[in-house]
Amino acid sequence: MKKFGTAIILAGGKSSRMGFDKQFLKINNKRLIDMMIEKLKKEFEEIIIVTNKPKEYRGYGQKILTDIIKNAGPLAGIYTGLKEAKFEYAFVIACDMPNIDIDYINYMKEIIDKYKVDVCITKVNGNIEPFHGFYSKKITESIREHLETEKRDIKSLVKKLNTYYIEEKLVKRYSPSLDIFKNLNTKKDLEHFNEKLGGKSSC
Ligand SMILES: Nc1nc2c(ncn2[C@@H]2O[C@H](COP(=O)(O)OP(=O)(O)OP(=O)(O)O)[C@@H](O)[C@H]2O)c(=O)[nH]1
Repeated sequence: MKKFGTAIILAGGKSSRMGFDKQFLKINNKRLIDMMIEKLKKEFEEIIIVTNKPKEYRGYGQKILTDIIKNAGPLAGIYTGLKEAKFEYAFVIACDMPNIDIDYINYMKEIIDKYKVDVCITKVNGNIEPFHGFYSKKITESIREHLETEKRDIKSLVKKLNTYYIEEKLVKRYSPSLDIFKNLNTKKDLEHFNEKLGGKSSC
């Protein structure tokens, strides 16, 4: 099957709720981000990691970037990734999301191919899930302008763009418990994740 274009992994956050840098989180002694790369590599032509610790990725075969606009949150990571992406669309995911569902990514990609929108994301309970979505390279400048207005949230940006919102009932066909949007923000999140998988996490 034909591979998708670019996947961007955001790994430049503060991890203040977790208390240690989430991009180095290990599950059963293996870095979660490495497991994500392995999975995404099979499906995407290009993987970009936008990180605040580029030295830690020495020797990686992926494109390793740092934020062009500093201290501006995840949207700035998307900005840098899109700017350097080789392909027209990029799938964006956070470095702390262990449940990647390729079938759902495929479904999103079909929407992109059909409607050629700027952004394709899911709405759950009225809220958007920005770190499991597709973004067009075309919106790079819109992101920069949005960040200049001091507004850094993705929600108000995508409202201004041609955005396709996938409904909750549709994503539930792929991920009934909506696990694909689960990210590990706190030590409690880790505990729950470990209990579920019988795994062991460490930093
Ligand atoms: N490149 C880049 N990624 C970011 C930035 N801020 C957050 N992220 C990433 O965006 C995703 C979601 O971030 P959050 O978990 O909400 O924020 P965080 O700063 O990592 O964690 P908290 O300090 O606990 O809020 C994670 O993958 C982060 O690594 C940033 O300024 N630049």
